[in-house]
Amino acid sequence: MDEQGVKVKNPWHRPVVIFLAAVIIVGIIIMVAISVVQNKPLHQKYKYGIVLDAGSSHTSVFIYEWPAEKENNTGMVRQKHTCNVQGKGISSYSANPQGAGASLQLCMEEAKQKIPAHRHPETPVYLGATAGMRLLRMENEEASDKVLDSVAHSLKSYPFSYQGARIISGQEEGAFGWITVNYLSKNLRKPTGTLGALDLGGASTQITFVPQQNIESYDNSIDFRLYGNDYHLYTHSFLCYGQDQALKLSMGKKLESTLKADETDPTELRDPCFHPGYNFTRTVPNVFNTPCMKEMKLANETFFHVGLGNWSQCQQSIRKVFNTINCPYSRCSFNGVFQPSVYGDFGAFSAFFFVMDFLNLTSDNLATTKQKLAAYCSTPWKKIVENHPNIKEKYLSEYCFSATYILTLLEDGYKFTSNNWKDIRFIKKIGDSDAGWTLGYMLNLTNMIPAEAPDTSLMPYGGYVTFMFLFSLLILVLLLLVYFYFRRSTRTAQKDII
Ligand SMILES: O=P(O)(O)OP(=O)(O)OP(=O)(O)OC[C@H]1O[C@@H](n2cnc3c(O)ncnc32)[C@H](O)[C@@H]1O
Ligand SMILES: [Ca+2]
Repeated sequence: MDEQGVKVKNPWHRPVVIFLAAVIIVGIIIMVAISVVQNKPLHQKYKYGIVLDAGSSHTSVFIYEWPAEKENNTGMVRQKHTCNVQGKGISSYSANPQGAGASLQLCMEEAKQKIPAHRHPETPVYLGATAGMRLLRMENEEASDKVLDSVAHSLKSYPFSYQGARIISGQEEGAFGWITVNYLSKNLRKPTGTLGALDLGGASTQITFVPQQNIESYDNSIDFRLYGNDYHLYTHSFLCYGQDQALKLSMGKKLESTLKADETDPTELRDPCFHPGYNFTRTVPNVFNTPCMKEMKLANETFFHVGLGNWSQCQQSIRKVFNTINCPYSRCSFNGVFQPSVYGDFGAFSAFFFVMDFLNLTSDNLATTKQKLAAYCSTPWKKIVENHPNIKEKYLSEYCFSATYILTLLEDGYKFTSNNWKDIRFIKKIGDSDAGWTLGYMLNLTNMIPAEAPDTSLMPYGGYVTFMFLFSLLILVLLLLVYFYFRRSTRTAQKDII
């Protein structure tokens, strides 16, 4: 047959092949475009921030890190490192302010090591001081200014971007604690409820939550707009009701009542909140060296602090530090402070966690918690020390008092009941990060929580993977189809030739 007479059809010229080829090319372009948008940038760059929590009992340095491109997304900031400053809190340096700044050196040197050097100049560093410094300012403003100057001077000597050292207010402390726990729990962009925050420090305690009732006092109300949602928060900080100050208040009241009963100076303070067999010599000024109480002058400078180990008597004595008589609102917690009914789940951190975790009381109901605590408080001091040789004696001796104080504060003070006791979660960390006010403080000061919801990536990661997989499968099928079609056409053409 004459070859010229046969028209060999080029299969690439068939409309169906052209169509399939076009689909494949468009598909590849879409896949490349999506992976570029989804994975931008390919190399994660991290940014850092440092917050110093200058608490009444001690100072901690927190280093946070977050991917530079995703700083406005909830839950992206995580705690990279913490360092506990040696010694007591900065308010204890009132007689030696230089010591306050010097105390930060080791932890700040550590921060220099932990953060890549090229990021140092852009890394903000903030210091927030809480109740210990609020009390010092009340007692001696000049001394508190000197301590703040000293820590500011010290922080400025590091290569970071110094952003200030100040005493934060109780409202800020409560509100930023709430932001931290809800940011870390990724509650802020979801329609689900939020987590209330309970913080028990050494010198103050905070309660913050979204209430169902109206907030009757202006001072206790805070409004936020975060990621496009409005939050109307109740918050209160009780100065002098952290566990160290509450112990002083309670001992001061007992010394007063012993004095009244005996009409002679007490040489012995019989305390139901300490274990039987506990006997410690204390000085009177050591109890009254706080602006939280009126000073009581006693002829004796020292007294014996003797333990009785009686939980119910201990609770009776602690109730005396809460004034529940006067309430100028429809309802109060204590000391005439307005509080709506507690509502929703709560995260209870700092000393709430340290104490309840040590005593294994984080997951019992209220009745069992009381029973276990009563048994613990009546355990002889000698046995307690034998059982826990590695725990600091100061902490060990005070767990019975502290846990009884926690129960009384939560039940009589904040009005939790046996029904909603299970809504309190005693927590230290959420993920890698500590619960506390510092993260919320930094997020706020760096504007990392926008008022309106930021743009998100094109689709969630799971959706992206599924999409790419199915699309690749489709393209493979189309390629096979083209291949077989091409082969069949060629064979037909060859047969035609033969
Ligand atoms: O918030 P403020 O009131 O300024 O105080 P703070 O920030 O220094 O308070 P913390 O939460 O660090 O600690 C609260 C209390 O818990 C105590 N504490 C810390 N670690 C503890 C542990 O392991 N066991 C028992 N108590 C602990 C500490 O001495 C304080 O009295
Ligand atoms: Ca604190």
